[in-house]
This record gives sequence, structure tokens and C-alpha cells, in this order.
Amino acid sequence: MSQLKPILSHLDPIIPSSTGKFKSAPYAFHRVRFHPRLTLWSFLLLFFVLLLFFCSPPAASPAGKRRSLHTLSPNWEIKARNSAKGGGLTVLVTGAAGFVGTHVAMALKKRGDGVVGLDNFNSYYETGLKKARKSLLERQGVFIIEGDINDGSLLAKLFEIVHFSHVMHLAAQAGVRYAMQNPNSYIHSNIKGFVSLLEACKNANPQPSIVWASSSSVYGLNSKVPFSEKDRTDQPASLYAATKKAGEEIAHTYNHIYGLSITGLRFFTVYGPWGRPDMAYYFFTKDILRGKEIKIFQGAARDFTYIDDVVKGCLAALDTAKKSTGSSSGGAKRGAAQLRIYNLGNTSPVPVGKLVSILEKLLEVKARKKVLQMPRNGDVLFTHANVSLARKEIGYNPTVDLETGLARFVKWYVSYYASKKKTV
Ligand SMILES: O=C(O)[C@H]1O[C@H](OP(=O)(O)OP(=O)(O)OC[C@H]2O[C@@H](n3ccc(=O)[nH]c3=O)[C@H](O)[C@@H]2O)[C@H](O)[C@@H](O)[C@@H]1O
Repeated sequence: MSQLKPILSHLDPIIPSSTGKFKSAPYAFHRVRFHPRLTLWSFLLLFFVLLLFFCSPPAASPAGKRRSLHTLSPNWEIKARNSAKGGGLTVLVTGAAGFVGTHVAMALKKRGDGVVGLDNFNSYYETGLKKARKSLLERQGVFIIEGDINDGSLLAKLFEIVHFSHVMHLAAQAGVRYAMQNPNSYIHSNIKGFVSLLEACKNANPQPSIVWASSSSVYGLNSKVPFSEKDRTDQPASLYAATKKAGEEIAHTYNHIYGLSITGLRFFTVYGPWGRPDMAYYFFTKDILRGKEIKIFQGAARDFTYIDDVVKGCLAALDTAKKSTGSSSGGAKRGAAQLRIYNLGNTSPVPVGKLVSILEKLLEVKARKKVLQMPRNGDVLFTHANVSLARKEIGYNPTVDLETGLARFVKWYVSYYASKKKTV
């Protein structure tokens, strides 16, 4: 890839910063300083501002305001209806501006299904990347509504105007280590948000079938490998894993009471073009190119799974999902509904050190490596999927090895940031 070198040398200034800087708003308060020469006028001004604040009606929370139906573009309903037109399934993809969401939405649209996206465009990582994915989908005719899965009235309206046959639920607070910095964001999206979505599905008429993203992290501290769906999942190592495990139990309840057909997919470290900047393969690429030191956790290995394989697994899960059995009036079920869980992994774990040497080869740059003991940050040492159940029941068959997948990722990374630079 020596032809990459001229491009790579120009990338540094536009390569995004990493996610460690994200902090929730309240922490900003410690920066407030009272100036010693605060004048009487300043106090009066402050008094009037406070008066106005306390006399005004209660305002919506910033998130609620952003999500309100009134703040959506006036013709959003028409756009959603048009986007939902297609010859096959009619799918709501939550988290459609996310990594897996974008790829799944695109694949569904390409094969002729109707697709509507929903995403809250939060700033967990660079929103520019999410907007770029949105533009990509728009060019394919997929409309993404900017809204939150916690917004019950938006969901109710959406299910009223489009009769979704399926929901592909990929909106979530992702990332294992970030859960130590911002635990509440995991509760907000992965638990509250999931319940809000299931409530809307339960009340919808017809009820859609649901396929959603769980995680390999539910296997937690298990040491028996490869991980099989029958193995225990009651010792999560991170809050992220705990919320995904909670999601699986919540799914069980909604299936049991309301007859919702639900399939959970345990993804194993999904990577590829249009990926997530908070993941190691992505920020290692960025840091290697900048000459910044990278930390390799000793003994860590992952069953890295290429995005195209995961997309095929998602589509297979949608295609084999049976109908929900609940009614619209309160959702009481007419019979038992389908409830499934599958591992979607690659079945061949690779040490993180090996991932780095593949990247070094592809980028033609030597990494500045520091090997550390794995910190207590929620990470587990090792993942390895047994996919025989998914293979047998939905025909899942991963085919892309890490060298091939990373080569495709690096190609995308270089061209994406090079073209961004041109537009700056
Ligand atoms: O399989 C999954 O379900 C999960 O996969 C990833 O989590 P993780 O496997 O931890 O992926 P990365 O954060 O990209 O880490 C990959 C490997 O690199 C290691 N690592 C990470 C960061 C670092 O600085 N150094 C380092 O060696 C980690 O310990 C891990 O072994 C995703 O971030 C989760 O959202 C997802 O649910």
C-alpha cells in the first residue's frame, strides 16, 4: 500500500479525537468562577434572569425538546411513508446512523425492502460520521428520523403511520469501557429505551417481529470456550454487559406476556468500513498513523467479526422471524410467540497483538506499542463464539477473516478521512 503514504501523511489534522473526552454536562459546573468585581448591575441582571426562569412554565429536558414531534421537519410523515415502501418486509431500523444500523438498513433497501431509520445522533462519538452515514442512506432512499427510542409519543405516531412488519433494534449505548465514565447513559438507552420500544411494539397493530442487538459481553467472566448460547450469562464484567443481559430478560418478559416475537443476536466485536471510532481497531489505526503510542492489553483476544457477515446474520434473523401473536388491545397474546438468541461471531479469536501487526502491515507504519496488564475497566480477556445454533437455524456462515476485513476497513478509513480533508 505504498500509494497510501502521500494520502496518509496529510490525514493527521482531520483525524477525530478519541471518545475519552465525553463527559456529561453536570461536570462542567466545577469550572464556574465568580469574578471578584461582580457589579450591582450584574446582580440585578442575575436576579431578573432567575425571576424569568422561575416564573416560566416547566420546560422539557434538553433531550425531550430535541426529540419532540414538533421539532421534526413538517413533512417527516410523508418521508417516512415513502421510505417504508418496498416489495418485501417493512422494517424500522433503530440506530440507523450507527455502524451496524447503516449497513443493515442499506442491505435491506438494496434487496427491495421498505426501511425507515430512527437515530438520536448523540455525541458519544463524532456526529460528523453519523451524518455522513445518514447521507449515504439518503442516497439509497432511506429516511432517518432524528428521534430517541425513549420518546413514546414519537414511536406511537410512527407505528400509526407505518405498519412495520419488523423492527431491527440496534440503537444502544455501546462500548464496554465508557460505562465506567457515564453509567446512566447505558440505563437510559439499553434499559429504559428498550422498554419504551417494546411498549410501542406491544401496542402497535399489527405487532412487529423484533430482532435486536445483544452482545458477546453477556458471557462475562465465563472461561469455558467457545461460548455457546446454553452457557451461563450471570457474571457480567461491565455495566454495559449487565444492561445487555437485562435486555435479554426484558425480552423474555415481553415475549411471555404480550406474544412479541423476539430474536436477540449476540454480536462479537463487529468491525469494518464505517465503523465505530471508540473501538480498538479504529482508534489504533488513527493513533498508529499519528505516531501516538497505543496500549495493548496483555493476553486479550477477540473473535473479531466482519460487518458483512453480521449483516447477513441480521437479515437471516429477520427473514426467519415468526409473527408476533399479541393483539393491539393491550397486547394480550393469542398463543406462544417465538423467542430466540443467537451468537453472531467469527469462530476464530485473534490476539490484540496480532490485530496490531496486521494494521502495521496494511498501513506500512510501525506502531508505538505499550503492552499492559489488562486494567479493571470492564473488559474480558477472551471471546470465542460457537455459532452452530445460528448456522443450523438461520444459515449463518461467517466467511471473512481478519486480514481481509481489516484491509477493507483501512481502504475505507483512508478514503473517508482524505475526502473529509478536501471538504474542510
Ligand atoms: O463483542 C461485543 O459484544 C462488544 O464488542 C466491542 O467490545 P470489545 O470486544 O471490548 O471491543 P474493543 O473495545 O474494540 O476492544 C477490542 C480488544 O482490544 C483490547 N484493547 C482495547 C483498548 C485498548 O486501548 N487496548 C486494548 O488492548 C480490548 O481489551 C479487547 O480485547 C464493542 O465495543 C461492544 O460495543 C460490543 O458489544
